Amino acid sequence: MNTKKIYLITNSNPFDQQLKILKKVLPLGIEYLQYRQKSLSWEQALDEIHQLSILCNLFEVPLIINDRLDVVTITDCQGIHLGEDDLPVKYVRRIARPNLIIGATAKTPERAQLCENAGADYLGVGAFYQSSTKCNAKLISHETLKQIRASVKIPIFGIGGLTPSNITEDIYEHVDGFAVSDAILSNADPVTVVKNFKAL
Ligand SMILES: Cc1ncc(COP(=O)(O)OP(=O)(O)O)c(N)n1
Ligand SMILES: Cc1ncsc1CCOP(=O)(O)O
Ligand SMILES: [Mg+2]
Repeated sequence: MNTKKIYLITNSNPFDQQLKILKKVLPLGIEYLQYRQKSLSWEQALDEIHQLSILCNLFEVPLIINDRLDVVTITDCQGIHLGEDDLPVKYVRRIARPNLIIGATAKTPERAQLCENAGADYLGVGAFYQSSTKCNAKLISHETLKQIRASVKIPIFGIGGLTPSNITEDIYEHVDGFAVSDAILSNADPVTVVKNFKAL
């Protein structure tokens, strides 16, 4: 039986289009929803987060904000995702409200261990394939994934251009779930895609 989790990440498609999809797929069992938005005004972003938090609360899906601790502090969300260029996990854990979910990007075993020791709840590891959502994402090898898996206990979400048909045995074996944006949010039949991920 497949026990892999699905971590959905918003993209730059029209927000209303994404909302329609989210209403269909969040009830299917999504582990986390991440709001990832690099270019909107504060006003628009806060409005979108407000809409997402209502939906996430309804389906009991934790809402994670990418990058921005300031946004986390003023919105109704459950977590933050921090990359290598973002605030260090150690400091965010120290000042964050209790139980805030903290995720971190790791592309090396050293960084994976550092983040785990600093109190990260999960890791995002990739990219495995070219991604249209993050065009400049650096690819990592299966060997690096194996080393990261061996170096930490916290859950690992594989990321980067993942679809139900390109998950290799190596990826499948070494991750706890799949972090996905385009394959679900840009597909005409997102419900089938989620079901296909779950059927792997
Ligand atoms: C689940 C997950 N994993 C990795 C990332 C990438 O984060 P980061 O390296 O900070 O890059 P940006 O997403 O900020 O461009 C992620 N967002 N989520
Ligand atoms: C945020 C991020 N970091 C590495 S790849 C990526 C984007 C993931 O989206 P997609 O599933 O569309 O490749
Ligand atoms: Mg980031």
